Amino acid sequence: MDCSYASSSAHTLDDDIAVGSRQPNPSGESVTRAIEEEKQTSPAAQYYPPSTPHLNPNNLLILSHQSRGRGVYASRPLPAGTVVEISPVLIFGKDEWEQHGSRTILDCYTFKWGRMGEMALALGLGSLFNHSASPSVAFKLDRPSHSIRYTLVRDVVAGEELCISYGPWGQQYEEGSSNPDSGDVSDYDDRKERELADFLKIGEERSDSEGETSSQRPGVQRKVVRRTRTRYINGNSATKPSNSNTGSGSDSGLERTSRSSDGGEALRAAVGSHLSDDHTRSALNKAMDRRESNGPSSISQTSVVTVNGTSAASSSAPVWRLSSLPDPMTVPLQMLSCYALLIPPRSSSEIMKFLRKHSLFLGRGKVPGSEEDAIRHAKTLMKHPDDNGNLRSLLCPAAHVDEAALKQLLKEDGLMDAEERETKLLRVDVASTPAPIKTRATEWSASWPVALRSMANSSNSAAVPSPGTPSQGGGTSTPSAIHASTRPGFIDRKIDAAFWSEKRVHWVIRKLARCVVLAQDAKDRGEIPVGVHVCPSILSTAIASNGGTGVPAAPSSTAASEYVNHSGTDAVTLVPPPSSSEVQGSGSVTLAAPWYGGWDSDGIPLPGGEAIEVDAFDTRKSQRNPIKHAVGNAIQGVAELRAYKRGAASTSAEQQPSVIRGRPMGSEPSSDHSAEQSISPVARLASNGDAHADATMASSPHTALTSLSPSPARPASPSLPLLLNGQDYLLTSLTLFTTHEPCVYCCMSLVHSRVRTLIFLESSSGSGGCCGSQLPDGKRCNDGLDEGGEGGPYALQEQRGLNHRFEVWKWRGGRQRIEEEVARLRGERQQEEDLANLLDLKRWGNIDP
Ligand SMILES: C[S@@+](CC[C@H](N)C(=O)[O-])C[C@H]1O[C@@H](n2cnc3c(N)ncnc32)[C@H](O)[C@@H]1O
Repeated sequence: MDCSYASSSAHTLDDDIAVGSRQPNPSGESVTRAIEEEKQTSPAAQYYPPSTPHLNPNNLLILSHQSRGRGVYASRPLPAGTVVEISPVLIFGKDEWEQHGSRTILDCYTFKWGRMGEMALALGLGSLFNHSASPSVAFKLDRPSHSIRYTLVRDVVAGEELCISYGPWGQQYEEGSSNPDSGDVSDYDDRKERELADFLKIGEERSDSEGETSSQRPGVQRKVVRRTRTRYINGNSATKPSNSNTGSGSDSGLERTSRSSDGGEALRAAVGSHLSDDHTRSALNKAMDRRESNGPSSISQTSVVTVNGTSAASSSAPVWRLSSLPDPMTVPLQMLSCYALLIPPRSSSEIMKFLRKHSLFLGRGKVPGSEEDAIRHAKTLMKHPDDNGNLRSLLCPAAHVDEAALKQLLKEDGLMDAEERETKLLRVDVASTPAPIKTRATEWSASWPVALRSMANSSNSAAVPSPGTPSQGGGTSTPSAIHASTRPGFIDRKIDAAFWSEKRVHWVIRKLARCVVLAQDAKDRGEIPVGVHVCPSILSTAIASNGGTGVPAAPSSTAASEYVNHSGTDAVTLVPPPSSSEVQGSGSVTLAAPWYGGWDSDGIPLPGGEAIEVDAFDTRKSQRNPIKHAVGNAIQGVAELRAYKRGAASTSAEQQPSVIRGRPMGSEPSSDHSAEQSISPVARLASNGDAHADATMASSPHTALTSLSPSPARPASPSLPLLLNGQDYLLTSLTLFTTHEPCVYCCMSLVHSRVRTLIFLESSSGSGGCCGSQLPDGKRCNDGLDEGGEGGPYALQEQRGLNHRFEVWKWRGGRQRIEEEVARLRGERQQEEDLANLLDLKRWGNIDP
C-alpha cells in the first residue's frame, strides 16, 4: 500500500490549504484554485475530496493538501491548551498486527500502544494529523480509556494546519530531508546517512528490549518507534567495504557490486580485540584464514570463546551443550544476491513508494500470504563512495524477479528512463540474516548495511533452558534466562563456558564418575554397563552462601523461585525459603520442615536434606526385560521416591525416617518387608546420616518392577495443596547424569519425565537420541564434539511439537579427570565398605561412593 503523497513542487502555507466549498477559510480561494490546478496534473490529488465533513466542537476542518493528503486545520483562532480531539482507538494485537495490519495502509496510521507489540488506530481526527517538526499539537495515549488526547501546545490562527510530531520518522517530511515536499533539498548531503536510512527503511527489525526512543517526545509515536528502535550497523558511510567494486560488469549486463572478500579481515578486526593469548589468536587466525580460502559462506571460526574477558578455545570447554542452534560467534555468513537501484538522492521518496506499491512483485512480504521479506533486516538506502553522491536503494532478492520485468516496472513508474542514463540497476550481495552479534557486525555489513539481530525477538528461536533454569507449572522448561536475554535463536558458547566454572565442572565430574562406578558395578553383575545418577540441578546463578552451611541466604527472587522448584515434594510451605536458623535449628532433617539439601555459593546442590537423589543401572539382562534401561529405572526410582515422600508427608514427621537410602537396581533383595519396601530399590534420598532408614530399605528387583502399581503397603499419596502444579512431577528440576547418550526410547521417557537437564559421558553412535548426527544440516547437535560430529542419529530434545524440552550436555573434558575421580570414589568406597559392615550396605551392592 502506498501512503505517501510526494510531489515535486514546493508550497507556501497559503497554497497548502485546500478549502471545500462549504468551509469558510481566509485563504480559501487561492487554495481551492491550487487544488484544482493540481488535479489537472497529479492523479494523487484526486485521492481525497478537498474537504471531508466532520462534526467537532472546535470546528476543525479536514482539508486535502496536494502532497500531504488530508490534514486537520483550524477554522478559527484557538488558544494553547485547547483539547482539540479525543480519539477512541482500535487496538490490534501483536499477531493480528504483524500478520495482517502491518501489511496494509494502516501501517502509516497506527501508534505503538502496548509493550506486547499491540498497535492502535486512532479513530476520528486522530489519524489525520500530519507531521511537523514544530508541532502545534501534543498527544497523549490514555491506555485505561483506550483513547488518545490531542492538545494545542501553542496558540493557532485560523487556517493553520494542526500537526503533531511523528518523531524521527517524521524527519523525512521536514526541511532538508530528501522529500521534495520539504522544499529545500540542497542540504540533503549534510544529513547523516544513517538517520536517513533508518527513517526511510522498509522492514526493520524490532527490538523491544532496547528502549523507546520516542520517550523524548510526549506519548509514544506511531511506527516511528519501531523504525528508530532498529539498530543498524555500519550505516555510516565511513564504513567502506574494503574492496567492493561497482564497476565490474556481470554476465547479465548489470553492474555488480561484488562483496568484498575481506571477511577475514573484518572478522579479525571484530573479534581480535577480545583475544588475550597468542594461542587463541593463532587459532582464530587459522580459522579466519580457512574462511578466506573457503570463501565467505564457509567460515568455521568455531573455536573462540571469551570467558570473563579471557579468551579460550571453546574446544577446551569441558561441558558442551548439544544444540542445533548456532553460536553467534561462529555462525557462517551467508550472502543473498539482490537488485539495487542507483538513484539520485532526491528520488528516495519515489523509491519508497515503489517498494510499497510493488511489495508483492518484489517479494518484500507486505501482502498477506506472501513470503516473509527476506531482506527485511537490510537497510533500504545506502551511500557508496563510488557513486558520486547518488544513493543505492535495495529492491529485492535477485532470485525473486525477472530482470527484464523489473526494469520494465521501474520504467513504467518513472524510476528509470528508457536509456537508463540516470539510474542503474546493480547486483549487490546482502547478508541473508541480521548480524548475529555486535562483534560480527562489520563482517555482516561489509557490502550492505544490515541490522543487528533483535535481542528480544524469539519467534524463531528454540527455547533453550540454561543450566538450572527451573521448570514451571505443567512441567515445561522455561527458556534460558541467560540465553533469552542475550541472543534468542543462538547458543552463545561464551555464556555456556562462563557458566561452567571449575567448581561446577568438578560437580559434573563427580556425578559422572559416580555413574561410571555404577556402570562398573552393573558390569560386575553381568548387566549392560550403563550407570545413571539423578540429583537436583545446579542453580543458574551463584548465590551467597551462608557460612558454608549450604543454606542460601537472602536469595534473590529468581533464586527463590528456583528453590521452590528444587524443593521436591515437600516445599509446601516454604516460599520464600526458610532462614538458615530455621533449617539448622531442626537438627536432623525431617520431612516436615526442610525441603532441600541446599546449594553452595556456586549454586551447586548439596547432598542431604530432602533432595532427591537416585542411582540406577541397566537391568535388562537380569530382569529379562528389554525395556529395563538404566534411564528408565532411574525415572521409576524417582517416581517411587516422590510417591513415598508424599505418603510420608501425610503422616507425622516423627513416624517417618528422615533419610531413606535406596540401592541400585539389581542388588540383593531384602527379607525386610516393612512398609518402606514399596520404595523402589533404585530410589535414594540423600543421606544425612540416619543409619536406621538405610537398614530398613530393601526390596528385590522384582519388587521394583511391580512397585509402580498400587501397593497396599505403600502409603496413600495425598495431594499437597500448596504445591505448585508440576513442581514435583518426576524429574522436574532434576538433572540426570549417565555414562552413555540415552537411546531414543530413553529420551522419550526423559521428555515424559520432564527432566530439566541431561549430562552424559559417551556418545552412542547408531542408537543415541541426542546428537542428531543423521539429521540434515542445521539440525545436528553434535558440532564441536571431539569425536568429529558422531553420536546418536536423533536429537529428541530438540523436537518441535513435544510438550517438554530439556537441555543436553556432553562431557568433553577428556577421560583422565573422570578416571581420577572414579579412582578416588573407589578408594572412598573401600573405606565406606568398612562402615557398611555396620550399616549392612553390602546388600545394597555397595555402589554408593
Ligand atoms: C497519519 S497519516 C496523516 C493523514 C494523511 N495525510 C491522510 O490523508 O490520510 C500519515 C501520512 O500522511 C502523510 N504525511 C504526514 N505528514 C506529512 C508531511 N509533513 N509531509 C508530507 N506528507 C505527510 C504521509 O503520507 C504519511 O504516511
